[in-house]
Amino acid sequence: MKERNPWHTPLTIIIAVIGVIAIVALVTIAVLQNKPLIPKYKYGIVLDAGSSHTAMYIYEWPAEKDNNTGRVEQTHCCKVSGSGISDYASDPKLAGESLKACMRDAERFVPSERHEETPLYLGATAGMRLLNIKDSAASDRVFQAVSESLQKSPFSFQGARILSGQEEGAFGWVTVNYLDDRLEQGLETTGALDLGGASTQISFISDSFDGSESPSNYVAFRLYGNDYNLYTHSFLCYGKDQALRMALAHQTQSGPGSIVDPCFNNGYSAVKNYSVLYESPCVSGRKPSSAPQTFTHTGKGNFYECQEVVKSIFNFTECKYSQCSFNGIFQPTLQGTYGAFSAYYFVMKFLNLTDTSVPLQSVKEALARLCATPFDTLKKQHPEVKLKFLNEYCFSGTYIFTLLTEGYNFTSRTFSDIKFIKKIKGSDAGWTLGYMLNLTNMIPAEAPDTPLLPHAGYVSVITVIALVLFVLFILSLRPLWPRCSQKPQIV
Ligand SMILES: Nc1ccn([C@@H]2O[C@H](COP(=O)(O)OP(=O)(O)OP(=O)(O)O)[C@@H](O)[C@H]2O)c(=O)n1
Ligand SMILES: [Ca+2]
Repeated sequence: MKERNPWHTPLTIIIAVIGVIAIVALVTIAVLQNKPLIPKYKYGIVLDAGSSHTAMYIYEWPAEKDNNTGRVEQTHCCKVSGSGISDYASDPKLAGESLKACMRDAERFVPSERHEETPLYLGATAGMRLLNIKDSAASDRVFQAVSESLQKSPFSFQGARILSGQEEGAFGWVTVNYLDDRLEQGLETTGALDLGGASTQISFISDSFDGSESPSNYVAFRLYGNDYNLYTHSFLCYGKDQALRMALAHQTQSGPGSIVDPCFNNGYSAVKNYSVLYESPCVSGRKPSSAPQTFTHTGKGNFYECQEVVKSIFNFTECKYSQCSFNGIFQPTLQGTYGAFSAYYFVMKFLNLTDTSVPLQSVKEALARLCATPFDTLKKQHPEVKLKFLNEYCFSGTYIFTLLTEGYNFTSRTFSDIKFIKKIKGSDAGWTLGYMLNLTNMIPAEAPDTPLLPHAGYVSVITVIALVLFVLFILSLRPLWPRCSQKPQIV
């Protein structure tokens, strides 16, 4: 007689089927309930209206994760053609017009269902600060024109304004440390060095600095539950274009008519206009009274002499604090590593010196070689580089070298703590990301609550518990189990 399987009773089969269905349902619900939703992004747009040009950055982040760090990324960048908005003082409408092509670009990159809710900011830096000093009515007209143009875009325009030097420095620091995931994790932070066309910023945390010695250089943050006492300073006129003006202005003092400039390569020659040179507030008041209309600017290419010219635009002696960088500005002791971006990067990239830990001596030697190269040879060596930039690399390199060493007091030991960078994880280093994170409250003061378990761990635990419950349930039904049929006895 065939032995009957004791499990093949209708009751146990029903229990097993219900149990399996229950487990499948439980796990499915757990997975669906907790799995990250299909990526749906939100967007923010920032226009960086710099002194030399305007750039538009589009940022995106997962819609349901507004409050997490390292989540906002730059998805697109558009360089506005033409010059910075401060150069449109005499025809402000053109400043507004100039932004249109990039705004159309933004309409393509941000999905249309998100247009209306996407915040759009314009922040202007040192070019507009200078225009505001020179002619505040003209600066207002430029803002009026760009605002009218941006209001016509489908995005949620949040206004156009000048950032203070302090904001520019602090937001650059936030950007660098946010992208490096240093803020949420409470890691040691990186300082930020930004060199623009019209101003330059230095921002870092120094344990010796609590703001008391120089409150105007102090910015306090509480981010993800950590307190930061940031030192920051912006030197107006010490961006590389205005620094060049100051160096030229210094050299015209010795006698108008012509300048033989050690900061330009031998063979370089150009006729320049005095009134154009002196139109900036950085040099106004220094124009020689007997100056002719134009002067001839020729190069003689000598790094060491150039350094002397560059030094003349700094005041290294005046200091009413315990220690200063230059021009009587307090600076605490340098500390930690630094990310140097914008023109620092462009110039060091040209010199092939963006690798980490380049000894200061090698930078000096590279500059001495660059400045001593005849201009014709330099052009042949770099046919791909725009003349506008190529002309100035000897000056720019010498300026950067002097600013970092004599200005900020980097030594041959601490110089290797500087990394020359353009991007971090695909997003440009600069103040724009920090500015947007701040205005959208994307960085919380306190650390966000984190789930007890990661998603995969959560699903596994639920599954195991469900299985255990099921087995226990089956065991608890033991009394209902059919008795084992006795082996037929052969009598
Ligand atoms: N490939 C490039 C691009 C730009 N520059 C120069 O780098 C300087 C700084 O550029 P940027 O950081 O874009 O300055 P802005 O933001 O325009 O100026 P600011 O921040 O002072 O307002 C300018 O002199 C620009 O001509 C350069 O040498 N090489
Ligand atoms: Ca800038």
